[in-house]
Amino acid sequence: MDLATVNALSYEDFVDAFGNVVEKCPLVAAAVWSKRPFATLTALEAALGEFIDALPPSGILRCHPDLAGRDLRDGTLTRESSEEQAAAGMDALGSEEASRMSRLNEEYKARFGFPFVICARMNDKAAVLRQLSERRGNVREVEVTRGIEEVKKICRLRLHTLVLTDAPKL
Ligand SMILES: NC(=O)N[C@H]1NC(=O)NC1=O
Repeated sequence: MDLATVNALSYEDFVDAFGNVVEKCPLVAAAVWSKRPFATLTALEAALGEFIDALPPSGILRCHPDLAGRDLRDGTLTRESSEEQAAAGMDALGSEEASRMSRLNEEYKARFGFPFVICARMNDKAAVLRQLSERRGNVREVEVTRGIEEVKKICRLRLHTLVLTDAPKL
């Protein structure tokens, strides 16, 4: 849809359309609806980013499913997450990769109290495993910040699949 259509959406339709731009946090879309009209897609993105920053970061991070975790195995991922995880090859790990992933994910969660979050569409499985291994050594404050940066990347890519960009047609 284009931006004019976005700006004309009712509250319910807006939350239906954008309720999962931040994984399982429809509150973000709900809060941002009252900020319309958005002059540009960048303005919508900025409003979402501002509200993300106003929420407790560990709460947002905890809404994310593990990469290659139980939800993937049980088929209970959201559509968006399922597509993203498949794009990074998380649905096609070899058995050694899968057990390494699972061990590192558990270690990360035990250390920080929230899951490891990374924008899967911008990484392949080797990069995901490398980042997970590296980032688990960070201090919590750094990981909270990194995780939220990744949430914003995921949000941006989800948004761009829903809304046509502002770029003028040549
Ligand atoms: N844990 C985690 O990073 N989850 C996610 N990343 C992503 O791109 N989609 C997700 O659901």
